[in-house]
Amino acid sequence: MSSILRRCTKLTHSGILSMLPGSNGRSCALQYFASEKRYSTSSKIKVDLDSNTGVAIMQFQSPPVNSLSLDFLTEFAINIEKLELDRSCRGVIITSALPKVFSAGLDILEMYQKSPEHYVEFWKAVQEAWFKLYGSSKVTIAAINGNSPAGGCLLAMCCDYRIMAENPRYSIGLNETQLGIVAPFWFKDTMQNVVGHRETEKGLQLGKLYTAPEALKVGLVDELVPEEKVVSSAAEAMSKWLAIPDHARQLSKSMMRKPTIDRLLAAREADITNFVSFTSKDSIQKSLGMYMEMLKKRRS
Ligand SMILES: CCCCCCC/C=C/C(=O)SCCNC(=O)CCNC(=O)[C@H](O)C(C)(C)COP(=O)(O)OP(=O)(O)OC[C@H]1O[C@@H](n2cnc3c(N)ncnc32)[C@H](O)[C@@H]1OP(=O)(O)O
Repeated sequence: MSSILRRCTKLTHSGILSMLPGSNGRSCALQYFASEKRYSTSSKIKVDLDSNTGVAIMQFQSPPVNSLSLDFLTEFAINIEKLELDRSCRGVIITSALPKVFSAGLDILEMYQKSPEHYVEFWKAVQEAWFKLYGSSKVTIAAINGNSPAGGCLLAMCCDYRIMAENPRYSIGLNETQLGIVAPFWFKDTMQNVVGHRETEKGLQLGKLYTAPEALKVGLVDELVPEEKVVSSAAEAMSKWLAIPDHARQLSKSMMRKPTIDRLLAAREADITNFVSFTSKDSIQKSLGMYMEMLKKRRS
């Protein structure tokens, strides 16, 4: 991955690979693009795989806030699966192409005033995205360049390593209780595996959105770096992870994560039933409606 850095590239918010000042900028850019393979041309997620380094960069580009809609989650799971099956890919960096937001979490509109059949389909897509990312054998690094509440935090927590922009205005956490809803047990398990029991207990009950410095302090993220360096720092971290032989690292990862994955596998259907009955309650629908209203008011 240091070769990525040597190629003097950086990612800007527009999602365009642009040049850092270098002695030979033009040939530098050409070299980079020569080894890049476009994976996805879809509207919501862009994936580029560098065949020299084996590192894919996945950028969320679904305005206004990269919310995790059914379509987004489906596309996400397909992309992760495709990379999983690609032996030339060893690592994935996940980031956002939008300013100020990594992901706003699950798309609330998918859980609001829809049919039970829709809730089933949506929740299956949420589970599937989690299975694919949490169970990925690749090195996964989240380059968190903006706010990352709830489902956004879940995606970041599924990665092996998290680097966040040091901007104290950005926050991350499982804030579900603030919406009057409850994070399912596997969201909780994922957080617990990252920050431990006590912090998860506090974070979940309070629906706490940790500012970037707070997130670093409790270990919810591993590093804070200046915003413009989030992706290049992720590339640097990736080189360390890729220095370890894949088979040994992959078995270690699987050993750590398998019990958590097995837990949801065993309760998959019950979890869907639970989600549908919970979401369909009038009181929950009311809470979600009020929360959406609050978001709109805050904007105006
Ligand atoms: C019911 C059973 C539940 C079982 C468990 C379910 C587990 C749930 C997990 C979740 O992920 S729930 C979603 C939680 N997400 C949030 O609380 C984030 C809410 N959004 C924000 O805080 C902010 O939008 C932001 C991410 C900090 C970005 O702020 P910014 O000022 O840049 O943008 P806004 O003006 O607030 O938003 C723009 C636009 O987008 C809409 N929107 C924001 N978040 C969502 C969302 N998660 N889903 C759908 N839509 C969202 C927001 O309403 C604005 O819409 P318009 O006003 O432009 O129509």
